[in-house]
Amino acid sequence: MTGATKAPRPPAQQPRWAGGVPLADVVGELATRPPLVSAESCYALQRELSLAAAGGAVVVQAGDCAEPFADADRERMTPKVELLGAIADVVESVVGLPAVRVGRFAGQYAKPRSRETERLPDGRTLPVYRGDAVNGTAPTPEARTPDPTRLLAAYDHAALALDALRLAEFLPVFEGPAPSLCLTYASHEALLLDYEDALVRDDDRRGGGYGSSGHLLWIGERTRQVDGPHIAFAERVTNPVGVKVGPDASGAEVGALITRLTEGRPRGRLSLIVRMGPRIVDELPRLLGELGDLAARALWISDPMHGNTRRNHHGQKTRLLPDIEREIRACGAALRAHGLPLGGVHLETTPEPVVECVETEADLATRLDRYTSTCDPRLNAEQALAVARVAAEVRLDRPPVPTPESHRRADLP
Ligand SMILES: O=C[C@H](O)[C@H](O)COP(=O)(O)O
Ligand SMILES: C=C(OP(=O)(O)O)C(=O)O
Ligand SMILES: [Mn+2]
Repeated sequence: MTGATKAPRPPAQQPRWAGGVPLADVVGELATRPPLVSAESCYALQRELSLAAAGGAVVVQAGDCAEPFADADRERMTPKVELLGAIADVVESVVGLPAVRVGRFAGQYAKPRSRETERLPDGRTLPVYRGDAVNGTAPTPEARTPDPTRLLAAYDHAALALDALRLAEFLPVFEGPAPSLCLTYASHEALLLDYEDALVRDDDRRGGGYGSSGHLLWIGERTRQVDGPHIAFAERVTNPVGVKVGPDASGAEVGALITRLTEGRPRGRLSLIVRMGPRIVDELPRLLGELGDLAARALWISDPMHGNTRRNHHGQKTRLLPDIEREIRACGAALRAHGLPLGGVHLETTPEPVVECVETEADLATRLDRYTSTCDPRLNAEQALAVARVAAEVRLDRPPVPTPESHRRADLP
């Protein structure tokens, strides 16, 4: 039969919720809650991103892979914001342009995963950890069961984290005039659509609705299907949005994303966050060539983390600093060849003195014992500042320095 309507694609990466309280009750409760961030502050970020898209600022987005609920207090949030600020300061001082400061925090509580289950060393198989908004990290069937009441806890913890930052005056005030550059904004992956949809609120300034769970919301590599509900969500809201772009993204797909997400919107509305790994050398020039002039409608940001994850000899997820640096350089070179600047950098970082990412191939033999991430390996402060310096040099179009050591040494704040 011709003309049959295509069934809408079901959302990818959603938990199989269980537990005593029905999801619908939780969603109903979330719908009554006040917005976590104001439309005005999302608009303030949009203006900063418009400046970045026009070449007048550089985006710095950084924070945990999986943010723990337990971090939602002032004591733990302040060092995260300070590290983001230190990364931004490096970029500003090297590039000579303001940095747009966007944290992966105050809501980065949900994780897409490669597998549904995890096999433990003792042979048991459990549902995989999907972020504190879904289940717990403890290796028990109870903790790993996706519990919809965690969505309410996610809201509460995001509110606490935002409050902690607001008290420290890092974020725009909730109401009032749009502030100028050098404030800090909150971002997370808009993965759990029941949560995100329930928090859409009226945008009185621009009409329509905005996602009130964070200032910038991004769609991940595993959920960015052009005809999928995550992209439909991103299209619907007035916030600035991001979309991750992996090495298999086709020009047709990304072109359709750009058109859908930028039509009638201000410059800087869409950040394409490139995370291609070693294949970037071939695939980003290919993609930009396929996109042609359309590419200039997005802000292009390098995420040198997610295409470069590997396991060390002990099975721990890690990343090598030289791989990360190489990806930023390759990203900058491909963009430059297409007449576009590197618009910013997207990193997984922590102010904690961990070692989760390493310097050399030889380090893959070592078991990492200063490792607290519950998902992906993060850069510690020293590593993050060194990577920021590389991104800044790339933005300035500086050639690689000959001795890697000399640019890995960055002063701590
Ligand atoms: O950012 C997160 C991870 O890259 C993503 O959750 C996939 O991780 P996994 O392959 O361990 O599931
Ligand atoms: C899951 C993530 O990234 P990606 O969607 O690019 O794999 C992430 O940013 O933590
Ligand atoms: Mn991650």
